[in-house]
Order: sequence, then structure tokens, then C-alpha cells
Amino acid sequence: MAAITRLVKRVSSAAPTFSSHAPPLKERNVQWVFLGCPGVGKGTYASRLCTLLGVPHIATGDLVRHELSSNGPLSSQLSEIVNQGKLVSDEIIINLLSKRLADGEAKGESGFILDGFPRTIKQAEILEGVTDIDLVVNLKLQEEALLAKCLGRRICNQCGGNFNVASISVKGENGRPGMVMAPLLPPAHCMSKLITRADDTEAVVKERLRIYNEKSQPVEEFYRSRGKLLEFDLPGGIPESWPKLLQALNLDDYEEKQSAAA
Ligand SMILES: Nc1ncnc2c1ncn2[C@@H]1O[C@H](COP(=O)(O)OP(=O)(O)O)[C@@H](O)[C@H]1O
Repeated sequence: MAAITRLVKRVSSAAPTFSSHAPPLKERNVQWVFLGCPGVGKGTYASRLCTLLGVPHIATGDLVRHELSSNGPLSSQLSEIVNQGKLVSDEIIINLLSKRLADGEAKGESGFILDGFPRTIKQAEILEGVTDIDLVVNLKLQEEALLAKCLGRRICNQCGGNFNVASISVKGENGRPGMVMAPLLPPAHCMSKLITRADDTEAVVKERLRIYNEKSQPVEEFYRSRGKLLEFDLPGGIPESWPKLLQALNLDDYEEKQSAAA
């Protein structure tokens, strides 16, 4: 554990506060966490924000998939766990994350948006003990849309792009607004190279959702009670949600300034 503490401590910069009066974001090297159910869009929004803010997008799901495709000593153990929709042990995840942070540090990275970590109270406690997380964004979407979004997920096995072929329409009821999410279709040259994640089958997604409610939802309360949680209800697909998310993060002006300077 000491090694993990040292590694994570070394990459943490002076804790920035989340305020519109703080120094420019690029100089603040934000340390943010994205929480949310499988299929909610953590990867999509975290990676867009990382591009905007110039910090690395660190998704523990990607670290796990990379490790299991590398045919290393952990591969078969990991593929069994992931393909059943279960969580990898805290110890393995902390090791993968520590290594990723150390590699990033060696390349001069600072700041991050973590996606898919922490997923248990134990992981949250370890992270809280070693670095100062500025903000935790909890993305939320109506339950009906989550399964459809996971089943519609496609990845281009050449360029690595993430797409979604699902066309989602959820009826409004009991005062709750309806929602339409258009598919995010790949360009023609990716069309024949699309693959589906092995854990995006109906049975496995349902198990992942069950495990999220049991093990990961308590992490929301962990950060809520520390005053770090920003709840964000996604109003629809990317065109509706992205500008609203920027507004909620006080980044709408920032994006305009970045595009004007480009
Ligand atoms: N922080 C973590 N703790 C334990 N297991 C994890 C963690 N992050 C990723 N995993 C493993 O990797 C799988 C894929 O993760 P991810 O891509 O984040 O999926 P999801 O779409 O469910 O959010 C998870 O189902 C789990 O087995």
C-alpha cells in the first residue's frame, strides 16, 4: 500500500478549488472523478472534457481491457471476472491505476479525470487518503435507456472510436420528461470494422447494473457527504447534454475562449 500512496501522492498537484474565480483551468490541472451506471456515457463526456482541459482521461475499464488483451499473467483471471459483469479486486485495480499514474507522471502528465474509479467504498477511501479530488460528477440517465445504450455500443477495431447504433426513445410519465437519443453512427470507413464488447450482452449488462447499485452507489453518498458531488441528469444525447454539462461545470465561456484561440 505504501508504494501506491507514494505513487499517487507524487502525481497530485496543489488541490484546486472548484470556483469560477479560480486560475485558468489549464493551469489548475483538475483532479476530477466521473461516476455513473454502465452505459450512462462516462467515457464520452470524460474524454471530451479531458480534451478541453488538457488532462489525461484515465478509465480503469480501459486499463482492465488492455491488461486482459495483453496475455499477461492476469489475463485469464480478468476475462472471467469482466465477462461475468463482476468487479475486479480492489488490489488489482489499484495496481493497474498506480502503474498508469506513474507512467503518466514519467511523461510529465498532471491532473486527470478518472472514469470508472472509485467503484467501491474501499477504493474511494484509498483515493481520498492519497490525493485531493476537486470534484465528482455523477452522471444520471433513466434506467430504461442504460441497457439499450450498452447493447448499442460499438467500437471500431482499427481507430478505436466509440459509437452507438441504438436509437432510444423513453416516454415521459408521472411528471418525468420523455427523452430521445439519436444514434452516434460511425463514418463509412469504420462501418465494417465495428466490434461489440464481450461484456455488453443483456445478461452481463443487467448484472453490471445490479453490482453498480450494490457496490458503487454508496460511493455517491461518500462524496455527497464531503460536499464534492455534482449531480447531473443527462437531458438526452450529446447535442443536448454537452452544452448543459459545460454550463453546470461553469465551462461554457471557457469552451468559447478555447475555440476562439484555436
Ligand atoms: N474501479 C474498478 N473496480 C473494479 N472493477 C473495475 C473497475 N473499473 C473497471 N472494472 C472492471 O472492468 C469492467 C469494465 O469497466 P468499464 O469499462 O468502466 O464498464 P462500464 O461500462 O460498466 O462502466 C467492469 O465491469 C469491471 O469488471
